[in-house]
Amino acid sequence: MTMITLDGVEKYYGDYRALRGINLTIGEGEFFSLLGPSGCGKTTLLRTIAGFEDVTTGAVTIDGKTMTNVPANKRPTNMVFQSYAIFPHLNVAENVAFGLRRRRDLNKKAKNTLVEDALDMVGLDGFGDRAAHALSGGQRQRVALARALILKPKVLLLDEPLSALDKKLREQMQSELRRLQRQVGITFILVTHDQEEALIMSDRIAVMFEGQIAQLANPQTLYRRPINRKVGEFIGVMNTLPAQVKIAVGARVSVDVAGLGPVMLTPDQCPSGAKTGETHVGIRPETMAILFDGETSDGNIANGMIHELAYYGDMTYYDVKLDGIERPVTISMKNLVGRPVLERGQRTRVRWDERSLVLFKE
Ligand SMILES: Nc1ncnc2c1ncn2[C@@H]1O[C@H](COP(=O)(O)OP(=O)(O)OP(=O)(O)O)[C@@H](O)[C@H]1O
Repeated sequence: MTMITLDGVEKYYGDYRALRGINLTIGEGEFFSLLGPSGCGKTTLLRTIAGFEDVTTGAVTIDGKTMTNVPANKRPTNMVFQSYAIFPHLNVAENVAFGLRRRRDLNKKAKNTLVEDALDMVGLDGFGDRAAHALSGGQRQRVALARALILKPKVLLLDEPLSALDKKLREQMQSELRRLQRQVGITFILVTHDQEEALIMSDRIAVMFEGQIAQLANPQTLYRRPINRKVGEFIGVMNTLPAQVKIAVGARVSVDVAGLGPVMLTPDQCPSGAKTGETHVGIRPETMAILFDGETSDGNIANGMIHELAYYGDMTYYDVKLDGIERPVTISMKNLVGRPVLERGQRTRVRWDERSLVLFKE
């Protein structure tokens, strides 16, 4: 079931075209993320769904109803902001009850029950009497969530809700938000510039650049089969190698990859198609491996030299200069028991798998 449709949405601020022909459908109960660098238009897109911005042309439909001329407070959406926007002079329960201020049909007892249920849902049961200013950042964001959810919106809009939290707390809140979304079963739309956060939490992700959606896909497709170099390099670490497409006839795509050699690619490894000529392929750091002393492999092997390394405790990231190419590739290795950490300048063998390559258009 479709919950939201955006049809040819354009947004101008004066002469500046912030949204450029956005077409999009988001399903009922979907956890959907808008991901992109600063200034790409993701907040603007969220605000047009919320009704805080008018679209210049195009249409927004929510739950089957067109939203043209429907003000924000009449839409079946609610928004949680980056800044917690809770009232420091009210206690937790009063803050959450604020979400019910327009519900004149409810008596005090009914409201109290709803507040208790909402606090329970976000893991703050028993916190009702606590002064809001005496809460941690994570707890404040839970209060903001409870206040937004108490109205039972059809869609919850989240504008970088976790970006003010420190790393550990952010990771904890990411899994809690996901759990909460499954529990309430409504559509969540998250704006984030943090690609890892989007991958962890979302059913689908729209990657935006310059007011347009570059790719819309589930996390695995986005990571493994990015549509172009820009998307590939924005999501995680992507090595790009110069390549030459020799043959591109139907499902037969034969490519010569610098530093690796000739490969045959399948159509799903060419998400934007294939034509003969100069181009690039992408390969992720974890799909290659350093072969340590004595290790053998019946797969593909390339030779190279350790150019640089970064030791992370659990992992080591090696920059390896493969013979025949100038730019090093990054290879990530788990620091397993008994496995040495190599040094700069050491010669090494690298195992790689052609199934992990993705062909770019340029
Ligand atoms: N009210 C406004 N008036 C004029 N220009 C605006 C306005 N709001 C946003 N913009 C511009 O529109 C573009 C998109 O802004 P938007 O806030 O949607 O980006 P964003 O992807 O959410 O970025 P960030 O992650 O930094 O919040 C930016 O270039 C911004 O400067």
